[in-house]
Amino acid sequence: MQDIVSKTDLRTELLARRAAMRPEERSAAARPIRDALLSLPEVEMAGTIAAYASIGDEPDTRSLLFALWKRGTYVLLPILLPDGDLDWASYEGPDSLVPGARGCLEPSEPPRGPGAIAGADVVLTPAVAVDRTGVRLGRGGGSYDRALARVGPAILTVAPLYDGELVEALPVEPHDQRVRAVATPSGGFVRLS
Ligand SMILES: Nc1nc2c(c(=O)[nH]1)N(C=O)[C@@H](CNc1ccc(C(=O)N[C@@H](CCC(=O)O)C(=O)O)cc1)CN2
Ligand SMILES: Nc1ncnc2c1ncn2[C@@H]1O[C@H](COP(=O)(O)OP(=O)(O)OP(=O)(O)O)[C@@H](O)[C@H]1O
Repeated sequence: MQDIVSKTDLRTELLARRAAMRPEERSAAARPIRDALLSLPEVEMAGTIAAYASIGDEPDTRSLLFALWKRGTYVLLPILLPDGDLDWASYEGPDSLVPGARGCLEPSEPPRGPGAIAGADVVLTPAVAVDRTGVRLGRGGGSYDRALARVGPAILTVAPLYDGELVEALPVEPHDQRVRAVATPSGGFVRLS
């Protein structure tokens, strides 16, 4: 319970920090994150990438999605299901996104089922923070804990973050699924152990 309480507090604090960033600072983060990811061999070689369309104060992923799509990568995006699990459907360009639950932008293509993430060669996950061992703090719905449990051990899982959101240590619970890397504006791509 101690950990759960402190996760909630941490999430609140980190989201407030994002909200307090200057808009220019937020928008300046998107390009270095995008470029670090686009030049990564795993991303260049990937046939399918599971990603997400950023919302609100999250580091912007829209130009990354567009670049991947233009390059011919098959991009899957999440659809939030009523029980908090994630379904997946293909991204077919910026005009193919529609408003979904909780302020999300979701793909309008036919859903392929929650198991579709297992076919991704690289998975990009939203996160509020990640620690040095890959423990990830998300929105608190457990959606990505469920989704990442379906991803094989050799698959690169990466969370785009702002500087300062790769932290020393986060509280960890048994259901928490780690990510294997992060991408930040100043640090670029950082693989975690
Ligand atoms: N961009 C993005 N897509 C995602 C997630 C995410 O964290 N970010 N999810 C991660 O699991 C899933 C959806 N789950 C979500 C759970 C809560 C909220 C949320 O707290 N929304 C705020 C408003 C959003 C904002 O403007 O910042 C809210 O409802 O108050 C959003 C998505 C799948 N898609
Ligand atoms: N496999 C699962 N099936 C059902 N519920 C789960 C599962 N994994 C985690 N949960 C539930 O999700 C809730 C939120 O967990 P947590 O705070 O770790 O979310 P998070 O990792 O921050 O969020 P997210 O994964 O959506 O980004 C917890 O109450 C947990 O019990």
